[in-house]
Amino acid sequence: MSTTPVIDVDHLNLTYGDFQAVRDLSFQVGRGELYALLGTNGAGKTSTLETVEGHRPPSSGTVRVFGKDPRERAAVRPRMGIMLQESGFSPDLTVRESIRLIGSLTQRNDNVERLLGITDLTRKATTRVSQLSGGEKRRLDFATAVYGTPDLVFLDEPTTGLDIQSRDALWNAVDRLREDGTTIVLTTHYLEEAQQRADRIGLMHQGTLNREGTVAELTRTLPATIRFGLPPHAPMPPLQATREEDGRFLIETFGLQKDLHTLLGWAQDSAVELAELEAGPTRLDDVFRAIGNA
Ligand SMILES: Nc1ncnc2c1ncn2[C@@H]1O[C@H](COP(=O)(O)OP(=O)(O)OP(=O)(O)O)[C@@H](O)[C@H]1O
Repeated sequence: MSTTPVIDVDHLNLTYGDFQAVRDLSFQVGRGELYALLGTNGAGKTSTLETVEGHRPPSSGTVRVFGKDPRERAAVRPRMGIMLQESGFSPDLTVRESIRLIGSLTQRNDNVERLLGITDLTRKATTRVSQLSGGEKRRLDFATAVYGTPDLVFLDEPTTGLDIQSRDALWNAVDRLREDGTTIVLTTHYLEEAQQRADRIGLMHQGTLNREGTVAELTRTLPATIRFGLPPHAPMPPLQATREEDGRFLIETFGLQKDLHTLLGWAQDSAVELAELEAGPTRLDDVFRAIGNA
């Protein structure tokens, strides 16, 4: 396997007039990875991806895709599929015509009926784009992005507006692409999806990569939580509480299993019933909140 990253962003800076939207950003995405670029609103994700997709020149720094400048369209674009937030379909074309037309521009080969099938648009094949629902348009967007199984696919908020069946179908199709070795770059505000799907996550905030790593690496930086309530006049539990209010306790810990064991053993021995006990590892949401509040 080649060791050249599919995407290599090195000390990228992007400015709009006096405003620096992206500052000194570096990250790499390897072949076959699903990399989620997440961030707070206005963090610079779209600006960064527009540069990686070859639509915007860096103000300084370098961006390489398949080892090339992405503005070399002829070399890079045929290997890429892009699902944008705003689709640019012609409203008068039918679904089938749209896939065929956009597909023909990719210089890749595919079967239009296959794409209609995986996106559950077969019954809408002769419907004009102007008559599609929001979710159906998103699925059409996806069909055109994955036409011909590109080596690299950008999915920008791919599941916004999709019902649960359509979401599952989309992720199944993404899994098939990954089996073929396709590299995926995902942006989404659905953190749960990123947590489930991404091999690695880059968290952007105010133009820089605030944190990067696997979900386990990112969540390891924050404590897990145990929450419970105690009845009036119960003895105090044997753990240091981070917060206690009206008999409700919050314990933050980097040793979840050990502390939970201690707490449950104490409750059993003291015949104390823990009310509404909840214990869980740190979620990506917590990491996200921490960067927003920092
Ligand atoms: N054409 C432009 N001219 C001036 N400022 C811009 C322009 N495009 C984006 N910006 C600013 O650059 C910053 C980064 O914007 P960008 O769209 O890249 O963020 P984002 O991370 O994609 O945000 P969101 O999650 O809200 O979509 C924002 O502060 C935005 O207002």
